[in-house]
Amino acid sequence: MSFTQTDILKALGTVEDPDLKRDLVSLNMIKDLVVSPDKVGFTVVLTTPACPLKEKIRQDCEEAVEQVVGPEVAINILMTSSVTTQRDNAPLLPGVKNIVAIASGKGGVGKSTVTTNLAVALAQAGAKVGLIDADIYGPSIPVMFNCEFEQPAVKQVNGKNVIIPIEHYGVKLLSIGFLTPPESAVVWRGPMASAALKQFFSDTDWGELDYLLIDLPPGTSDIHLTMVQTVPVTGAVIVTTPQKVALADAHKGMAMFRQPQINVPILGVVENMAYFTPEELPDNKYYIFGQGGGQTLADKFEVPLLGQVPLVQGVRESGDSGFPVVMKEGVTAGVFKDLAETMARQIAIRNANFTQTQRVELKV
Ligand SMILES: Nc1ncnc2c1ncn2[C@@H]1O[C@H](COP(=O)(O)OP(=O)(O)OP(=O)(O)O)[C@@H](O)[C@H]1O
Repeated sequence: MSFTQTDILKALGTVEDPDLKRDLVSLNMIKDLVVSPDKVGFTVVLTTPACPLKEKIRQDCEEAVEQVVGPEVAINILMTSSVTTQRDNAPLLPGVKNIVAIASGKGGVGKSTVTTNLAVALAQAGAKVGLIDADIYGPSIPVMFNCEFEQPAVKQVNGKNVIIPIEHYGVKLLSIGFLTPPESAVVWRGPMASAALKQFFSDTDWGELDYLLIDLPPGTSDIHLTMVQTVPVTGAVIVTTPQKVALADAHKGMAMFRQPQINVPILGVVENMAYFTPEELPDNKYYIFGQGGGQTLADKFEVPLLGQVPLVQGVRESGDSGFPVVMKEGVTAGVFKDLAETMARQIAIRNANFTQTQRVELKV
């Protein structure tokens, strides 16, 4: 059977990215196509290393090509990834492909826990990840990453001081907590915290990143405004528990991101503490904070429910010991890995379908 590069591309043009609902050829995901009489080889460039559909896409490609070349010809497919972005030519942080705000309405719903485990899960999948802990009221990221007594280094670049983030578990980190001694109860005023956050964006050597996650303070604050005025944000993830009070506050937080003058796309809702599970009986689920609230909230804003994280003793213990639960074997680690994949997919969908978020201009 004879075939050409054009035949192979035509075959691959029938394979769809299930999320982006377009074929791999027009999405420019096929690279390095080599065709010889007994061999076909090419690379599929996925939109994220945390792609749960990797195996399905590979199989679909193989089947489509085999229909053209027959079973005797060897098909070599290399699966790689290049995270997509809408931040090309951004004046600030041009090396950062996606900036993702992690927000909640109410405090204590597990926003920092979710951010920590998402960041580590993305790094484990092979992504380049950064994390800014902007939670002035309780910067808990240094504890959760077991680096509360470390200080970021500063270097001089062209006569200017540049902060070097701390790196733990494959994640580059900066926290407002690094600026205050752990034991001292420093009360940060809004303007001080806003100035610190601006420095984290403008005077920090983040290098190349696929995802920069920002752990925001609960509710709506000056910090939120500083963020959207300083950098265009790719999207926001809202963390809530299923309790009525938490959902009501999450609703307000989501409405803020949707305000025309803010206009940050909401990537989805994470329902944390969705149900209690005793570690020794993982199939038993007790909906102690109520059931279905996260889904209802997501439906109301027509965004996906990205995942449900159980209330498990190990999550709290891992947070306190500075060894994120996603790094351990087990059901809960799997939940966070799935969550990271789902979020990465939503970012890819957002980048394929929407234009760049605009930085918010302050109107005076
Ligand atoms: N799924 C869970 N299972 C068990 N414990 C959890 C879970 N999620 C969070 N926790 C625990 O709940 C407490 C609050 O979590 P966390 O600090 O992440 O919340 P937060 O929303 O970031 O709080 P803040 O109001 O400080 O922003 C922590 O002790 C954490 O370990």
